[in-house]
Amino acid sequence: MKQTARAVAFQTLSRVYQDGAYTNVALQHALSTSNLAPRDKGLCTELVYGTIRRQITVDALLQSYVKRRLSDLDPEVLTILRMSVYQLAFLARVPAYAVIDEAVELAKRHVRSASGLVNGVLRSFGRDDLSTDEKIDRVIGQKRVDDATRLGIRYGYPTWMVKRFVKAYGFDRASAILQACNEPAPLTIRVNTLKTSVETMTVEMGQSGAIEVGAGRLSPYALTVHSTVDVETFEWYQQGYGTVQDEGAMLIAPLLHPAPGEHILDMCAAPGGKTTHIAELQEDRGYIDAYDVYLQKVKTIQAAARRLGLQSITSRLGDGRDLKIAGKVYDAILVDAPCSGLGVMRRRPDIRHRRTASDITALSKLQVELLGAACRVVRSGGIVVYATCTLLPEENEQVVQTVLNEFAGTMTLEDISADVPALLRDDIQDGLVLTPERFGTDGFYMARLRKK
Ligand SMILES: C[S@@+](CC[C@H](N)C(=O)[O-])C[C@H]1O[C@@H](n2cnc3c(N)ncnc32)[C@H](O)[C@@H]1O
Repeated sequence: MKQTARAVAFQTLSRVYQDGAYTNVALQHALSTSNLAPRDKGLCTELVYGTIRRQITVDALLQSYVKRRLSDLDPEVLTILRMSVYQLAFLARVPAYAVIDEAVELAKRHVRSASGLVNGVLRSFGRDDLSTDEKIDRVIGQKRVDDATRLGIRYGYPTWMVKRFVKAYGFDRASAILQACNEPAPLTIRVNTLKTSVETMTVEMGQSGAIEVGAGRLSPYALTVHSTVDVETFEWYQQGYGTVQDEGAMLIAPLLHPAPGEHILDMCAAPGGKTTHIAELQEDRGYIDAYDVYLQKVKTIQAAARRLGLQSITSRLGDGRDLKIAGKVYDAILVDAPCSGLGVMRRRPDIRHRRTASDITALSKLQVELLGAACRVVRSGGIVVYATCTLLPEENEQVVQTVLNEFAGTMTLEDISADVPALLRDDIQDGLVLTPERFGTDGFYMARLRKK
């Protein structure tokens, strides 16, 4: 049977909704085993990510065209409807007849008895002349709900999460951040300055014509890729000339001021994005112990170091809270802590459905323990950088404050304004919070502590 982008998207979404698979993993598997043309792979990715990203909005819209509760529908029918309403509502370039015809075909193939329902619902959705915004306004207007729930329905987030963002940033900024988390994320490369330079890479890529790049806005190591390509298939990538990394993440390793000869501990290191950056900044002439608590993940650090040709990284298995490092003295430690990931929802849209409020509490406890352990083992005068890819103060400023209280008189919070581009200085307050609506980066928090 000929594969289509929609059929592969349907299979992928079914794995996510019915088997609990991670969206990015399920999609990567589906695409790599499909025979879709590159253009169709793009459409399939858009359908899967978009449906997951907009699920809360789509469900609210869909419910007004379906008499039964959505949870009472056959799961495969619900998946077909969600995917199709997403396209009708949010993908203006896709013709409605193509969406409806293929949805009916999918229904016939998977739940024959429901093809009439699918056809009827989608046709009434398509016949409704209102714009998507007007439809959303109508649905929201019919519900007696608070402002956070309205915002959640409009942009596709659970109410508890919206409330946390509103509490942290105020309504307008929270709204801007949540909208930005629905935008596609740019592809950026951190250039391996031990092998080449940003300037050389820019010129060479321009000459090759295969890939269009531009300089980054925030990091001197960044190249923004403007073409739709899989950079990992390029020879220069396989030979270690660069690493795919969000530009915001490139600001973290430099906060350690890594210098050749220093002993550095990267406590939560896999897959090694920041470990390898530290090694590059040390010209590969330092001593980096890169730990992770999962063996499989430790291997990803080794693979990254190997590809980039870095010798100074030793990857190790261990729980950062309890490292067997008696006698070791570290000049600097990076705690890039496990977190809720609410700053990377552009790349991992299912995070909004998977995370719960109680995860935040459990994670902040773990983060305090990890940061506390780092403060214990760093040398006097040494640096501890704490970073996350999330945006809630409970996992960021409050973790740092708790640890500063615990180590009162020993650890101090440093001003990092001299370490970040002038553009970002206004975003510093008890550390730097980078939010996606400001400069198009993922969301990050970073702070530097120093031991007296
Ligand atoms: C945010 S990720 C690190 C990303 C990495 N620094 C990079 O830039 O590529 C957090 C990592 O912490 C690891 N981790 C979770 N709990 C840990 C613990 N108790 N000790 C050490 N690592 C832990 C996770 O497996 C995960 O790989």
